[in-house]
Amino acid sequence: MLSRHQDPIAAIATAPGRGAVGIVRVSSKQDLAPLVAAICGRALRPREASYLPFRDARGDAIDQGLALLFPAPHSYTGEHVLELQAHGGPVVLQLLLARCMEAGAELNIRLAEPGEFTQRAFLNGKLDLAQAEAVSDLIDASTEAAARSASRALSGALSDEVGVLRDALIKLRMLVEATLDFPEEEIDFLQQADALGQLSRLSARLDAVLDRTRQGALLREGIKVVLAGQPNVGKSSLLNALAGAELAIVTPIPGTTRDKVSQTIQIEGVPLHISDTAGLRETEDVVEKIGVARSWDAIAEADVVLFLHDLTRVGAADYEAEDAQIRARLAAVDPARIVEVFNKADAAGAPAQGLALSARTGDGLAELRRRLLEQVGWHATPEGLFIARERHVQALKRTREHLALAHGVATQQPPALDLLAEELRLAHDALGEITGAFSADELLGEIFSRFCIGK
Ligand SMILES: Nc1nc2c(c(=O)[nH]1)N(C=O)[C@@H](CNc1ccc(C(=O)N[C@@H](CCC(=O)O)C(=O)O)cc1)CN2
Ligand SMILES: Nc1nc2c(ncn2[C@@H]2O[C@H](COP(=O)(O)OP(=O)(O)OP(=O)(O)O)[C@@H](O)[C@H]2O)c(=O)[nH]1
Ligand SMILES: [Mg+2]
Repeated sequence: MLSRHQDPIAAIATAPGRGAVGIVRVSSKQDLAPLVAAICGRALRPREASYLPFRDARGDAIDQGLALLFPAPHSYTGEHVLELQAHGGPVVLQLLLARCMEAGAELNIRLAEPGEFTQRAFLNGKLDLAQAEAVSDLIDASTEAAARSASRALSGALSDEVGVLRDALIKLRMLVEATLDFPEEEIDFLQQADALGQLSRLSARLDAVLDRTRQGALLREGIKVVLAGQPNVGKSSLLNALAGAELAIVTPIPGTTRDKVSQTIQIEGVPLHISDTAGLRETEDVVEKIGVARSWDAIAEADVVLFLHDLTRVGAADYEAEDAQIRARLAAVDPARIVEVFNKADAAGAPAQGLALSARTGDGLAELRRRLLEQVGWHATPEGLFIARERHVQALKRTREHLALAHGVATQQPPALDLLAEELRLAHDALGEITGAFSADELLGEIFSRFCIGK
């Protein structure tokens, strides 16, 4: 398995299809000079673009392009890297790739797996794991705010924050380990260095990083919002109003929507995955029944459920009875995830409580957007934010749990130093998962396999 990471690899680095320019690249621990000589007909000056024909085995030009050689370790992967920048036709690039494999037959070049160039950069210490993930997040970014914060994470913003925490933790661990080695002085040692104070400050700092990381994860993953409520309350109209497009069919007939209609919009750069669902009611209609069942599935998975009401019918006995039934079933959903919204404010008075709006006129939509962000705890301005993943949030939470346990141990008299040392070690391990200092092989495989080929 390890030896796979020693193989020279090659891939088309640019997106499939036609393009002005396309790049084939090779990364290898072994010298690429013979390969360069065969394809380019001469040696290349390091890190300098040379315009020349790329030749096949018979000496015929496949294309004229720019060749770039990055001798190890000064390359993206930290290995020797050769780039052939050709015209961006799929056939040209396939020919060039095949030519690289052929000319490098001695080296045993193989095709790179998705993410493998970036994985090499990680393995060779060019990027840590959080930065490598940011490469993929940058490529996948769907909003400008997400792209900018991915770029910040790629520059090491998250890694730096984690590094500060790690250094403080190491200092504390050294203190405790030293105390363990000199048991007769134990209490003094910890007290003199204010171990408890250090631990508290570390926890406070961790909480701040955790908060920023949560914001970063929101920016990357977005929020699942489901529009739910009785038929005809205006769910589809609200989806259309939020999306600014006629996506879902709107009619005065209750039971219009059956299939779930989803759309991703953004608010302040945060992606919102909004789903409009079938109106919730008891029905004999076979198709609508399936739609309603799917509505409940969507509700169960949502980060936020917008429970929509029709202000023109609020107070009517039959309408309230239906809402009561829905409410009873929504009791299974965490109340913190439910936002009650009163629609058709243009046609009726304001409700006693809750958020009033009109999908028809757009009144109240700005307030709804604000509430949605507030609901999921978004309070950041995207400036200064770094992109992050749920994986990072979980690792920080585990770090925090071990710090809390350590704090509990440290306040006992006398403190059980070996337990304290162990909790600090576990906290350190959990923190290390973020930058990949302590990451299991499976996790690494999982992370890099989600890249595109050639990255
Ligand atoms: N043509 C091309 N464009 C590209 C890339 C590439 O590989 N090729 N990249 C990648 O996919 C990104 C840039 N990333 C890179 C990162 C490091 C190095 C590099 O040569 N690093 C050396 C030298 C650094 C220096 O001169 O300061 C090093 O780290 O030692 C090159 C590209 C985006 N644009
Ligand atoms: N006056 C007024 N009418 C609205 C408003 N929003 C929706 N309507 C009307 O209410 C009716 C139902 O709207 P829809 O958006 O189809 O309602 P729905 O909740 O998706 O209904 P189902 O798909 O049947 O569950 C339509 O005639 C809309 O024009 C509003 O804000 N004000
Ligand atoms: Mg509808």
